[in-house]
Amino acid sequence: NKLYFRHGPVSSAKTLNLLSVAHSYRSQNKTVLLLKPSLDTRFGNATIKSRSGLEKTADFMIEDTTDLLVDLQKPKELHCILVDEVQFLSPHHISQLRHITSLWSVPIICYGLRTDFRTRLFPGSKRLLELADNIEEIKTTCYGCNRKALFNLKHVDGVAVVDGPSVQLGCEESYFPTCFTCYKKALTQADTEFPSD
Ligand SMILES: Nc1ncnc2c1ncn2[C@@H]1O[C@H](COP(=O)(O)OP(=O)(O)O)[C@@H](O)[C@H]1O
Ligand SMILES: Cc1cn([C@H]2C[C@H](O)[C@@H](COP(=O)(O)O)O2)c(=O)[nH]c1=O
Repeated sequence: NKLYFRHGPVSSAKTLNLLSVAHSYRSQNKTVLLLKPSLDTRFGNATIKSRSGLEKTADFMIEDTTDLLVDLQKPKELHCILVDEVQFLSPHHISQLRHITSLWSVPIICYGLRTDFRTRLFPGSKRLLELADNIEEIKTTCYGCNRKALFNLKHVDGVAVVDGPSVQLGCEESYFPTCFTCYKKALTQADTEFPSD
C-alpha cells in the first residue's frame, strides 16, 4: 500500500481535498482515520478546517511524543488514513507512517506544505519526499499575478520577511502563495535579500 504526499502552497485547497476524500470514503461506508499534528491549533484542537468553510473532527492528534506504532489503534476495518498539516510532523513520524502502510496494508495520504516562507523544506516534508510512492502537486495561482504559485510569502505588518522561526501558525494575513517573480519582487520592495544558499 502506498504513501502519498500531496503538497501545495498555503491556501491551495489541500484541506478541502482531504475533506472531500474523507467524504467519498465515508459515503461508501468505508472507514478512514483523520490525523493531524497537535501543534496545529488554529481552529481549535481537533478541528480540520478548510477556508471553504468545510470541517471535520480529527480522529487522532499526533503529539511530539506520540509513538504511532504503539499509540494509533487500528480499527477492525480500515480503508485509508488521511493526514493534514503534515509539514509539522517529525521525520520519525513520517518513517512510522511509511511502516504503517505495509504493517496495516492501508494507503496513507498526507497533505501539507513542501517549503516554509524561507523557501526551505520542512523536515517532515523532506522525509516524505524521500519516502513517498506518490508525490502530487496541488496547484493554485500566485496572489500577485496569474502564474502558478510555488512559494509562501510571509508578511509582517505588510512587509515581506525571510527571517524568524520556520513555524508560526497563521492564515492569509501572514502568508501568501506566490510565484518566484512576485516572491522576489516583494523581498526587493522590503529591501530584503532572497534566502542565501
Ligand atoms: N468563502 C469561501 N467559499 C468557498 N471557498 C473558499 C472560500 N474562501 C476560500 N475558499 C477556497 O478554499 C480553498 C483554500 O482552502 P484550504 O482548503 O484551507 O486550503 P489549504 O489547506 O491549502 O490552505 C481555496 O481553493 C479557496 O478558493
Ligand atoms: C508557510 C508557512 C506556514 N506556516 C503555517 C501557517 C499555517 O498555520 C500552516 C499552513 O496552513 P495551510 O492550510 O497550508 O494554509 O502553516 C508556518 O508555520 N510556517 C511557514 O513557513
